[in-house]
Amino acid sequence: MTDSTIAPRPVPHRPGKPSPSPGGLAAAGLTVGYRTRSAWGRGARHPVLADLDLTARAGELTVLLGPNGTGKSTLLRTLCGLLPPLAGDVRVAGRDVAEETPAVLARRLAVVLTDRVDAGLLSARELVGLGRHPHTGFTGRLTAEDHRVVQWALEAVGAAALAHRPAAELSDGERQRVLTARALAQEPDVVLLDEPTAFLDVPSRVALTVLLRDLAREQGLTVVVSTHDLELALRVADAVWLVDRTSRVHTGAPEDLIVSGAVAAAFDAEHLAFDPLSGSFGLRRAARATVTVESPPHLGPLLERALAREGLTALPGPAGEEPRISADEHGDLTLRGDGAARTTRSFHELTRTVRTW
Ligand SMILES: Nc1ncnc2c1ncn2[C@@H]1O[C@H](COP(=O)(O)OP(=O)(O)OP(=O)(O)O)[C@@H](O)[C@H]1O
Repeated sequence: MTDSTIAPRPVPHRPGKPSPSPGGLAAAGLTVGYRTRSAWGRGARHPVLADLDLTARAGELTVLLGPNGTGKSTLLRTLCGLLPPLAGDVRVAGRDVAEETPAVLARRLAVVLTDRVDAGLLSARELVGLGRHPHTGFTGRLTAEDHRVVQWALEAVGAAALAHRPAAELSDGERQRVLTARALAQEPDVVLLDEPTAFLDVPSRVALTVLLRDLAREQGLTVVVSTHDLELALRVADAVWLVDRTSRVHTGAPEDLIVSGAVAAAFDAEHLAFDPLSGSFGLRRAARATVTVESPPHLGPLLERALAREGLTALPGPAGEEPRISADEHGDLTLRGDGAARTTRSFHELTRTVRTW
């Protein structure tokens, strides 16, 4: 993926609501985790992440990254008030989340979790309309203005065509989009989303992540998203909270965490290595030999990748040096070595030949 593929696109104009109050979301001295039930009292504390001081700024997309089981969902649930903190507090625009009534909190903060939603017989539009409840009167009836906001939210996430579909029949990715629209329809100052791109195809992942960043920038929203889409997050996010395997949380711009080595330390594994220069992950595999390559520029990286899979390091080298693989403009790939030559017509044929050469 290159940065040219993730340039901003215009967010549909949002009717009505003035810019949200500034201030973002801040956690101070926050310890998140669980309590075991006890017949005698509140039970023992089981901290997952301790003593966190975190800020997500208004107008920025903050991405929460970390390996499985490091506490991302636990942190998000605590930030939105669903799970009580074991210590410390969470503030939205300077006000303690724990002290807000649910009705007031729902106007400030929207959340999309990974839990399955029982949509009953609602259409996608009606499901998004539920996001307007903090703004409707006690009858819950939607005004023309509410309908406009619902339509805006559906369009913003590219789900307008799904509006009349029964929500229960949507695919995982379609439902994820509609639930994101419901959160936007709430017109909050802060939006927290737990793995919103988990079920989406690649173009939709990019589109939703860029949309969230653009909404943050253009509408002054505070957006915090957890994801396993590392490379995309590192390209698009304004700020990163990175939970490492020792439960330390590193914060900064993606480049700050790449330079400090925190990204590599958190995710490098037996078969995976982070390349700070390209900002992407590659397979780690011990090279068993080197091979000289000669190719047009557009085929060079692909040739290198295909050979790396076979345990070969591709190096440019002087003419005549063997073993050698030459790619030509037509995509023919010729192997030379041990006095023999063989031309293959696809990467698949090349890699199969290399394996038995
Ligand atoms: N209800 C619960 N009660 C007790 N412990 C829990 C509960 N839910 C999660 N945990 C534990 O808290 C830790 C963090 O889990 P959490 O789901 O927050 O991680 P995560 O980073 O979101 O993981 P993943 O990337 O796999 O979604 C894990 O050890 C998990 O087993």
